Amino acid sequence: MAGKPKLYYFNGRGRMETIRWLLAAAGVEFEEELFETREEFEKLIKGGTLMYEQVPMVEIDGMNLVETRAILRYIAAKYDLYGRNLKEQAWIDMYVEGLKDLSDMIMFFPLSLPEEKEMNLDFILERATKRFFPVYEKALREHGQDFLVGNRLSWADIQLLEVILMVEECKPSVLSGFPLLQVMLSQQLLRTAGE
Ligand SMILES: N[C@@H](CCC(=O)N[C@@H](CS)C(=O)NCC(=O)O)C(=O)O
Repeated sequence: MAGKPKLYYFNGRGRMETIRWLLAAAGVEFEEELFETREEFEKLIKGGTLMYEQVPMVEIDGMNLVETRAILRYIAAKYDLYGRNLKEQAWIDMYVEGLKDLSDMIMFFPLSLPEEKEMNLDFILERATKRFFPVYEKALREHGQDFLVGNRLSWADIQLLEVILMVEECKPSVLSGFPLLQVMLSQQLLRTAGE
């Protein structure tokens, strides 16, 4: 039996967090090597396994996978979270890439200048509630199903769950105008807790 995937990253959420979520949703146990110092990271670079001298890197199936989106796509496809056909994959891609736009804003928010913090936070919340969340609320309403694509759990649902929780950390009541997203969130959290 193949060993557990091994994740290499700095000790933080950053770009690795979505990978952790996807593996967890797929029910895959993994190990992590978390760098506390730049020296630990540079040791990995010197070892020659990091294609672009950047992390995340995931050791899986005899490969040293780098580039967050490539890693996610591999895991989603391997664990049957990437649709049943090309069209479903295209929908999943559209949802996850939109969610990435939103999560990137949140990821880089802590780097805001102090005088720009409030304005940047307002911008994130405005984009979340006016541009992105309405898309997912509408998809759930039109499908009449619990999942964004193909009436079963996919990478898109997992990414949506993660990003909703990220936005709720900025403003806990952010889902107040999105009843179906609220239901989806509680169902997914119950599902996760039950595993
Ligand atoms: N396109 C890459 C970007 C990876 C990246 O920027 N990684 C940062 C950490 S989040 C890194 O390794 N920085 C160290 C460096 O460039 O020296 C991906 O999505 O994985």
